[in-house]
Amino acid sequence: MTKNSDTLVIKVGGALLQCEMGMARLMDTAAKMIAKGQRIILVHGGGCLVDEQLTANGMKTEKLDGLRVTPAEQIPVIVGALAGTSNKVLQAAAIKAGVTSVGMSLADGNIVVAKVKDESLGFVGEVAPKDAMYLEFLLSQGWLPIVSSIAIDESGQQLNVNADQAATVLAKLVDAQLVLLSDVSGVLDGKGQLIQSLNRAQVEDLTNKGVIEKGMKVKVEAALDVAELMGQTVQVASWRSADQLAALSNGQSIGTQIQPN
Ligand SMILES: Nc1ncnc2c1ncn2[C@@H]1O[C@H](COP(=O)(O)OP(=O)(O)O)[C@@H](O)[C@H]1O
Ligand SMILES: CC(=O)N[C@@H](CCC(=O)OP(=O)(O)O)C(=O)O
Repeated sequence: MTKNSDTLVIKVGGALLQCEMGMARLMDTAAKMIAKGQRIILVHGGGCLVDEQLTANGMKTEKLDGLRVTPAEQIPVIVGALAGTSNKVLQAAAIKAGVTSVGMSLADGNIVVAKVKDESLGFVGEVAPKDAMYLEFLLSQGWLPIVSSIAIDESGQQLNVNADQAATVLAKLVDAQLVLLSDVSGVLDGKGQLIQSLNRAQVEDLTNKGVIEKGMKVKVEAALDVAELMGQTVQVASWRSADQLAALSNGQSIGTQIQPN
């Protein structure tokens, strides 16, 4: 069941930011959809850029179950890479495609409430929907909000949020359809073949077998959370294929369908 919503949250993984052609295609697709009246929120990661910047600053990268352990001294580098460089690289691609965008983070306009997720991960954030007014305003103007996954908690602490989880929260906030675009065609089976459709029981089986792991495990769990809570299919697909982006703009299902049951 694909949700018949006039709002679409598209999340793109960080590898897109290193592919000019991919960004240009995505923004052209977004421009066409917005011209037809589709409201779009773009949420982005930037994990590979963070890795590069940490290395350049002589810092180590450590991940636990797909989430980056975020010690205090890494926060300025991570915030700079995600809310700074990644966000502006995407805005530049939007402007080039003639799309009016607003570059922002989870800390803007009271959209979410944030807290530390788990002390053992350091300054990793967990967010929940708060107030949709700011995003609704941007969407009502026909603008494209481009949102990085940096949040700030009530004590003023900057937090690093996984971008798939950020996207799920914004989809819940504005009651939107959710599409998670990565550098793979969808969820792949043990032989590297695309899986058309998955529900929770199938995901658990593949996770236990080690077929779904790391970033994909976080992504699929985030997708299941929205699918089950909102009773809608969430798509996990690729930004690499122009076909998929064209299908997306025609409202077709692409990649792997994560099912509510
Ligand atoms: N079963 C699977 N199918 C596809 N990708 C998988 C699978 N298990 C693990 N992965 C890994 O997950 C990655 C996608 O997650 P992630 O790196 O977090 O992407 P993004 O940055 O696009 O959010 C793939 O590039 C792949 O290396
Ligand atoms: C807590 C956590 O893991 N944060 C992520 C945020 C960026 C992200 O999610 O980027 P991708 O979508 O490109 O993977 C990180 O630091 O890499």
